[in-house]
Amino acid sequence: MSDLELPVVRLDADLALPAYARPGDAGADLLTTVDVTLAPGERALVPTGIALALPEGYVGLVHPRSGLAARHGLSIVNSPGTVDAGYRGEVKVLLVNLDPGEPILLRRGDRVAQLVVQRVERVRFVEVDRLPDSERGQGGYGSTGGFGQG
Ligand SMILES: O=c1ccn([C@H]2C[C@H](O)[C@@H](COP(=O)(O)OP(=O)(O)OP(=O)(O)O)O2)c(=O)[nH]1
Ligand SMILES: [Mg+2]
Repeated sequence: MSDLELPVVRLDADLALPAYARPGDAGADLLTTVDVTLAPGERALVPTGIALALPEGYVGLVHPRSGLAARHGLSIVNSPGTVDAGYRGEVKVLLVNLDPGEPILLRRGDRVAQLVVQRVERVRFVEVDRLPDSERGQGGYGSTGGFGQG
């Protein structure tokens, strides 16, 4: 299967394009163009230096990187961030430091997040009086059980 070509403008000529670290990766790493220090609990909207033209019918999802999350508590407030196909502005990442005690220091060029490009369906919302029955019905939010119940 050949990769879909995705037009990208580099807003910061000195930094690399997003790239997949390994064959088969779903996420292409996104870089921060700025140095950032995040105190515990602090968030920052960080520029990545790229703008995209995703084809209609696709979405870009901005996901955290698990290594940085596990080691430092770096996450994304609105995870996963949604980059709409029609968006032509700079892709940004709303980073947050979830570590209770340690600041996180990010340097320009660090890979701070990853972009997953997916096909997405649009729907027509059709109002009805009654929904079709289902086995789950209105059960949710733990209706099937939680911890310690096997
Ligand atoms: O992590 C993100 C999330 C969003 N965006 C950009 C692309 C997206 O198309 C646009 C709007 O995002 P969203 O729809 O999540 O935000 P909103 O608060 O609903 O803003 P709007 O009213 O502009 O849709 O902001 C990013 O660059 N990174
Ligand atoms: Mg929106």
